Amino acid sequence: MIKLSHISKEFVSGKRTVHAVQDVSLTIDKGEIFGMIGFSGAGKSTLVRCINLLERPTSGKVIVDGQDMLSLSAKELRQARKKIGMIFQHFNLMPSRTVAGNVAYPLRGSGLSKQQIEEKVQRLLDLVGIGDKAEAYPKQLSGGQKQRVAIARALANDPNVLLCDEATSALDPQTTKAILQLLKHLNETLGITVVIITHEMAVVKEICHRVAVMEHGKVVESGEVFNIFANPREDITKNFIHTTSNLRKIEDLIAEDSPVVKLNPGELIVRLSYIQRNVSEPLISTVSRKFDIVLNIIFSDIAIVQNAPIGGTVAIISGSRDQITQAIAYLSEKNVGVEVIKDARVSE
Ligand SMILES: Nc1ncnc2c1ncn2[C@@H]1O[C@H](COP(=O)(O)OP(=O)(O)OP(=O)(O)O)[C@@H](O)[C@H]1O
Repeated sequence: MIKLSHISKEFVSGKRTVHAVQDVSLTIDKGEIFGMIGFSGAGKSTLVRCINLLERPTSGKVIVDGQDMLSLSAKELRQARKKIGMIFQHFNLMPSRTVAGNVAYPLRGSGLSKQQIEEKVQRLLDLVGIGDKAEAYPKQLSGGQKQRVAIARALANDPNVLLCDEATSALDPQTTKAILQLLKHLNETLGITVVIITHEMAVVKEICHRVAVMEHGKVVESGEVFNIFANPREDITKNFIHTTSNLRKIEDLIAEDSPVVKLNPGELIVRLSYIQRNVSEPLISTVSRKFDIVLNIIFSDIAIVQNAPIGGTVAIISGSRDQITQAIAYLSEKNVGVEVIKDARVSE
């Protein structure tokens, strides 16, 4: 669907050259939700803008829907861009036009009659959940509603691709969730390919199928979201993942000598992480029964990513030394990551 090959983009300002994107190759499949994550300045926006040639790459090849974008004439490019919708962090609505006027704007010159445009605009507004706002002006809307207008506008020409540049970064967490659910719904019902730029791993976790992690203009890691969460390779990826999980808080609690992590002799604290898709057994209750040990959960953080549980549990284990050893071996066998965080067995 989208194939970027050896894309580089340099910006020259005065004597300085910024290598915003450096030799990036990646393929985004038809109908998937693809995330691009990285810190500010990593080159995400520049790379995504190379897809619709809002930025022309300095070198490389861009294929969208089988078309070599860089070989198109100006007219052909205008046509191709109609099939690539885009939304932005600050919505970019026209303040002097009504909601309906904003959504109708890309349909001028489309050959549709005034009535057909009106009907289409209303259908789009209904689709994004603001069917009653057609006559409102952008300033009368909340951030979430404005982004819905922007999405409706981006869908006006029935695009195959929707590029989302930090589309939820200006929204509160609840509104972010609602907009992400809307994007997911559009992906599922219209089959539209969605590319999401974000600096929040929570966004990736919520709706993306695959993700590419960018740093200094390069893609340093990419893959299925579940696999990236389960086995991140790069430090930057690990850092992004830790921001979405509270399982690291245990180290802070230990450093603070919190009463929650006080152990009796023979006990230990473990962090259990789900690192494979097939963890469906009720493992905690199984091990506690099978090995006659007690697992006292301090906290848990389990999310469903791509229909499989990911995350883990931090727990205090008590029981006989042998049983604990066997229980840990059993969990490892079942592909649960086991890290011993604090161990009071040595004093036995
Ligand atoms: N038009 C431009 N002229 C000069 N430099 C630019 C231009 N656009 C981007 N850059 C530079 O390219 C680099 C990558 O920027 P880009 O906006 O792609 O990063 P990003 O990962 O999307 O960051 P952010 O999330 O802050 O938008 C940065 O160093 C930026 O300053």
